[in-house]
Amino acid sequence: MMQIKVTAPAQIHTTIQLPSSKSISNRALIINALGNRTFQLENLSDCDDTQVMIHALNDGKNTIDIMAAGTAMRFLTAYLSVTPGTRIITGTQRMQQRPIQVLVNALRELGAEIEYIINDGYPPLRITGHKLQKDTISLPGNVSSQYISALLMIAPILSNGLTLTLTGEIISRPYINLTLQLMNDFGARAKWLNEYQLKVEPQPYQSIPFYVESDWSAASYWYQIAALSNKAEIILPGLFETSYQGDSKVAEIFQLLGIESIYGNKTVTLKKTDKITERLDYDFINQPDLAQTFVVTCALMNIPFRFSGLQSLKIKETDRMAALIQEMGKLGYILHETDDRILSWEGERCEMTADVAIDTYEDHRMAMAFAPACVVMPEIRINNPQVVSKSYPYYWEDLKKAGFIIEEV
Ligand SMILES: O=C(O)C1=C[C@@H](OP(=O)(O)O)[C@@H](O)[C@H](O)C1
Ligand SMILES: C=C(OP(=O)(O)O)C(=O)O
Repeated sequence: MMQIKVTAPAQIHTTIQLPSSKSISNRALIINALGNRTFQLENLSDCDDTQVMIHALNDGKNTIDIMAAGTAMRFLTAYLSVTPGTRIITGTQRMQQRPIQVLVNALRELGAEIEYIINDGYPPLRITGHKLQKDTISLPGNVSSQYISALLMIAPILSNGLTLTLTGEIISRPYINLTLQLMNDFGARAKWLNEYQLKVEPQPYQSIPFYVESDWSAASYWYQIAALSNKAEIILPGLFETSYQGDSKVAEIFQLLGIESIYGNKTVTLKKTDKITERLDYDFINQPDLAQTFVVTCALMNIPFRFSGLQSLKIKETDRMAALIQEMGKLGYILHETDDRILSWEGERCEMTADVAIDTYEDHRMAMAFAPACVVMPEIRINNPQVVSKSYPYYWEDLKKAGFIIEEV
């Protein structure tokens, strides 16, 4: 196992070129594959999750391994269901524990031919693609929005389009909106009919030049570094105030933690203010990927919190609720979990583990959210730091650029 020790500089003045959004990259790639494959996609992400998508779509292999990429697994399952040929789609051990039944059931109801190879409800899958006939479907919207995005993206090429009705509390809604936004940009006609129904017309995708913006979820770790530092000014090019990404909300929430976002010509500059909230209560139902960032930041800033809407964290790269409780415990913070969906901290402390090393559970966001802790500690050790490549391959290089010292131990 690899371990690194991370030490922070006294102050931070830096410009960081973030990775491109993997959510946008992976949508643009699927849409391109469903169109005539002539779109010019610029600035695609170089992260693992996008690389596996590019290989899946271009290599023509019968067995596709998407490793740990949830979006690739879900989007390709729908894509392969409408693409001639029989293929197996698989992923890491963890991917084989991340549920896909809601999507498979919906696709089967539309007429798709999909078999479970090992366990019912989970990858790997054997998929034989052909034309789908039905044009209306109802499915739960409270497990993963990626199932809904997957169905929406294939809908323009179905002969009668598709009307989707979502049941239960809809989670990660901004990601559904991101899908609609991209589909419409590429010439499709897709929209909400009301709070819980979506309609897509049978109208093919059109070719447009497309530039992928920087990743707002990745930006969250730089907001975190700025918030924990005594002195910091961080410039992030490639981010816009009006973004397609729901995680751009991070700017607003960090305002409560003393970080102001100043938007300039295709950049945002993070500056420190002294306006800091005494506690933070927030519902992360629409921004699940930001939860780890705020748990670590608030605790280390001594700001009690109650974060709700975290029910999807249990089925992500790891059970993120359990991982957060465990690793924050090592740092001396006692978190409480309620009803599988709330994490709270009211200031309760315990003794810090000697020689603490943070485990990352094959979860990029565990590594990226805990590393900034070294800003307020003498140092922090991170196990298996290479996990960051899932969404942000140059994370450690970027920290070095900002003056952090990273040593292999
Ligand atoms: O559609 C997407 O690009 C994503 C949707 C979210 O997943 P869920 O809908 O499963 O919450 C998010 O956590 C993931 O990182 C990316
Ligand atoms: C949950 C994530 O990704 P995915 O579900 O696409 O694997 C993530 O990047 O935090």
